[in-house]
Amino acid sequence: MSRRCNKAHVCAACNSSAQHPKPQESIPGSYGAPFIGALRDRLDFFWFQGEDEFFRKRKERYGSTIFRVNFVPGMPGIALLDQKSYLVLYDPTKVDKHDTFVGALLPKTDFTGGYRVLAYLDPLHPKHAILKSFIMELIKSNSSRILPEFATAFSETFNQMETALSEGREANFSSSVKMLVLDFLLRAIVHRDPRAVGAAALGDDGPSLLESWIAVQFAAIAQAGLPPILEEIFLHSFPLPFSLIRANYQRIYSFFDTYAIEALDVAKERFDLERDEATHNLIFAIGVNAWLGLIKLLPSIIFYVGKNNSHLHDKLRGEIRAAVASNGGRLSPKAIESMPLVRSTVLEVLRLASPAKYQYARARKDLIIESHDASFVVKKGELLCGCLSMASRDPVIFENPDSFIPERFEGGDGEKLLPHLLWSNGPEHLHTTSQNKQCAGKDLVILIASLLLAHIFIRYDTFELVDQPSSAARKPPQICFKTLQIRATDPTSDLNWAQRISSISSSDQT
Ligand code: HEM
Ligand SMILES: CCCCC[C@@H](/C=C/C=C\CCCCCCCC(=O)O)OO
Repeated sequence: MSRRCNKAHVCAACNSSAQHPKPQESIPGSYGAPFIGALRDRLDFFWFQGEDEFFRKRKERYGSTIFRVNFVPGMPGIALLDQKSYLVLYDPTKVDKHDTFVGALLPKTDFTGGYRVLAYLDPLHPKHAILKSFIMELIKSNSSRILPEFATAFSETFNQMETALSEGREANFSSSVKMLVLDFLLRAIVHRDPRAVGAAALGDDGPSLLESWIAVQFAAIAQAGLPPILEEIFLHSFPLPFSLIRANYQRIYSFFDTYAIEALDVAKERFDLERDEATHNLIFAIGVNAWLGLIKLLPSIIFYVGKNNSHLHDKLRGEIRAAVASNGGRLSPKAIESMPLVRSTVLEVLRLASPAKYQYARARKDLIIESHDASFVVKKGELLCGCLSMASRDPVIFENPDSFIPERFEGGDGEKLLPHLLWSNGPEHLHTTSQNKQCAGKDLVILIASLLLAHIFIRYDTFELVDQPSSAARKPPQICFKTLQIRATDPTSDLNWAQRISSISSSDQT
């Protein structure tokens, strides 16, 4: 339930039609002295304060959710931390998305075959609609493969997790998810298993090839977990050359060029895209847009559900197994649609832990932007920088904004909050089109995250996670399973799971 504002202004959140406040003289905050200011902010962001404190401290200091600050690696921008001002980023008449995928950072097109790929194009660019429609078509035309290919990749991964636990080894989902997601995406969309024997096979190297290509391409904003001085000098100070990973990218390229036959035929026949440009766009869409987002989201799903175990596990297990049982014992699309708590849990994790934490755009003309209690003039060309984790915790919109409430998006009150869920670069209740910049995989992401939870609670009664060591503050947290409790008995199935497991182990003795 969004709480009513009590300030005199026009507010998208509470729809009051009071008078717009007069624009204030200037936006608070500053960029500091040339070079020094940007270096200071970068060191605060990466080392002295960390991302969250970096923005919270400045919000308090300026008494405003809109202020000027240098964004990493060193670009002066206007931070937007509230749900009202954030919406300007989605208005193509007000903002220009050209080359703002990662703010003012613009990796050389060497990393993408000499092309500026879809994610960097403004919707007014002649190629945007064609390339977006191509990716959306690939997702749609492969919809029948999503459930079976995810089921296969899931069971391969969790067989490994169970084996690791039985042998007393670490069951690290944060690392095994990288192969799970890549296997799933390549089998479902490229129609080729990366490990299938062939001249251009990736074998087990897919995740590391992608990681090296991404880390060098986005080094300026990456947090590799190196000692601060090394990270600052070698990663954040100057762009790393494509030549460092040319060979790796060539292997990725030849895999797609050799095996993505149907996908590239669609590019040519349906969208008249030249093969080379289609291939580089397909690699970026699968490798950065899809894979990088999902390998961050899926461990977050496990983390939030895992740390809130028993009661939530019982409710999820009950909902999932009832939905499967009432759909002939199959995890069908219809079964997925009758799991409201699963969907709400996924949306709540996307609110609290969206993998894409910043959305950028430039003012297309002089603008007035408004927060819940102030308005400011922005000059044409200025960089607007949405801080999604702050806007997703806007206390004007969300009750207990910092709390994980899996039921938050359930029922009528939950539906009312969908316009305020912004993880996909657009409000959740709107749809991706070839004319906007909303995520092409928006619906696919929610389906995949829902499938992860469904398969977990079909196969297991519950699970526990290894506690996070506080020391690893700077590196991304490693989500590891402590226990995976295999489903004990299943009165509805013709086979008692415990009997099945004991029969397998007794046959081992013979
Ligand atoms: C959890 C995973 C994901 C998250 C958090 C995510 C989020 C986003 C965001 C925030 C944008 C806009 C970036 C910008 O322009 O500022 C975006 C764009 C895009 N996403 Fe995703 N995404 C995810 C998964 C996927 C998947 C599975 C696909 C499927 C191929 C996909 C395809 C795309 C494409 C093609 C674009 C560019 C759209 C355009 O430029 O109009 N994403 N995504
Ligand atoms: C990082 C989450 C990726 C989500 C994919 C999504 C949109 C992404 C928008 C901007 C992120 C650009 C990539 C940053 C890489 C950071 C390097 C690292 O930290 O290793 O496109 O769908």
